[in-house]
Amino acid sequence: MKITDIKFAMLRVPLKTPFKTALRTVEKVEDVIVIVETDTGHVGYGEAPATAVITGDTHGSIIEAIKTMIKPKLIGEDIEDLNRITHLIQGSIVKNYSAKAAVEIAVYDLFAQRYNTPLYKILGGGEPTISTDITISVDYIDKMVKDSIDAVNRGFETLKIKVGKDIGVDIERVKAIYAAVEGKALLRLDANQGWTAKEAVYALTKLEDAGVRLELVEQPVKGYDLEGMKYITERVHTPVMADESTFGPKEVIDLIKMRAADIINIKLMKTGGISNAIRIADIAETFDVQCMIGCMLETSISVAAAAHLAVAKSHVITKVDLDGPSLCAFDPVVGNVKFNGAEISIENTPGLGIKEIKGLEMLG
Ligand SMILES: C[C@H](N)C(=O)N[C@@H](CCC(=O)O)C(=O)O
Ligand SMILES: [Mg+2]
Repeated sequence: MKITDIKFAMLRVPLKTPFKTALRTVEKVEDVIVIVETDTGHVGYGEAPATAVITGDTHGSIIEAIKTMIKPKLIGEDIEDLNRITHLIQGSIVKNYSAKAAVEIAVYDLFAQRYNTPLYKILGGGEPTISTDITISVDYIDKMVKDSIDAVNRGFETLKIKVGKDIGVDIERVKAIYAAVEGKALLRLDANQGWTAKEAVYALTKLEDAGVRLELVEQPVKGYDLEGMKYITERVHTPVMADESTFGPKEVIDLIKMRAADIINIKLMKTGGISNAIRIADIAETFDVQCMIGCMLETSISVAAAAHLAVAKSHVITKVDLDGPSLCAFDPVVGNVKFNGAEISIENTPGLGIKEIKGLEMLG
């Protein structure tokens, strides 16, 4: 099964409600879809969002990196040589992680199709059902409380509360949500780099002293501020998770050695795809550190790939933030991963099992 072509399309899906973080407000998913064709007629699909504020990637940079740097290296390569192909992808250009991720996802899809088995089985197998949290966008306190209660009523048992704005209001936001859903849902916070280290310690200590129990706090300070992450990790009881602070395996090793966080958020769009995500999970397992699998604003193509990985690495990927498809107004993809509220389940068809993507706009 040899790679003959790589084509591009756009997939646009409105969100149910605007997605608001400390970094940005978004109303629709607009992702680049990568279609890898082979001489046997098998097709692999990948996806990349343009999360410029986190990864630096734009639609233009994703398409250009693949067209001019990655694709020329892959034409004629045999899908059976998976490690050689992922090595070629990773070595084709520095950074550009979302572009690399989209191509790797399509290649892994094809590799699993080649062996006629679902991707998670090729990655090591596991119980094909996992449970995701749902994001509560940062907003007025009453709105966040209402959104949290609605999410609990829809069956979500873990809420990822976006904070990272005004520290005083953030404390009130979390207290109000906790009071509304206590005993019904676990709360994890994501400040998306919005606090300083001192603010984070102040806010988390206040919340801890008020009896608010949090599962974790994600990326309280700027991604580059590892000293700040360490400062917080040493001073609060709430476990600290690194998101924007870690992209690839080397950064994860450095962060773990520094003891700058307790948990790592693995996202395919930060690692450059599945091969480095596996490496990070293995490093974390070696150091006895737990991981979350996360996503950007992505549909059920790339989030499906992340779900397959989470199933296969569930002994170390113990937390799941794969709510991209649940945030979308509809699911345009018919594949083998089913997103049903908090439950994500995988059917027994080859690869990612993608049969149809509604509304694909092919690019020339
Ligand atoms: C969608 C997911 N729950 C999430 O919050 N992902 C990111 C932000 C993604 C974005 O801004 O597109 C995160 O910070 O964890
Ligand atoms: Mg985050």
